[in-house]
Amino acid sequence: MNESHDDILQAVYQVVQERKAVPAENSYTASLMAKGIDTILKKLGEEATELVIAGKGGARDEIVYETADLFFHTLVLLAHYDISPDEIYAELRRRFGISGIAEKASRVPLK
Ligand SMILES: N=c1c2ncn([C@@H]3O[C@H](COP(=O)(O)OP(=O)(O)OP(=O)(O)O)[C@@H](O)[C@H]3O)c2ncn1[C@@H]1O[C@H](COP(=O)(O)O)[C@@H](O)[C@H]1O
Repeated sequence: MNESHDDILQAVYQVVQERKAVPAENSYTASLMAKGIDTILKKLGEEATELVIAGKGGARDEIVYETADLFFHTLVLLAHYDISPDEIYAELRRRFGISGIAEKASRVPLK
């Protein structure tokens, strides 16, 4: 993966973590995080649905825009649980080159 892609996700994640630690006035992130996990999950579900609708519509600019919204709200979920994007990259790297069928067969059920 191009490292610059990692960097912007990591940079936004750092800002989200800062907003969580020190809520700023007029911060969308701070206000969303202060509402708690149920509101974060509701918003994440809405953003996923908006991407599905954009995907159905097929307009490239809308798909890009909605994917960015979904990525951002996913970072908010990760920050809520203090999960760094590095852990997601590591999981993707672990899977890299393994066929999806073989990877699924090797999965150990999560708790
Ligand atoms: N990347 C984002 C980002 N992407 C999307 N959003 C916000 O996510 C919201 C998306 O919700 P919707 O489109 O559904 O809009 P809405 O209906 O008004 O939202 P709701 O009222 O339903 O919550 C909008 O308010 C967007 O501005 C983001 N808000 C913040 N960031 C990043 O977080 C940083 C800190 O932001 P603040 O904490 O707001 O300063 C920013 O500099 C950015 O880097």
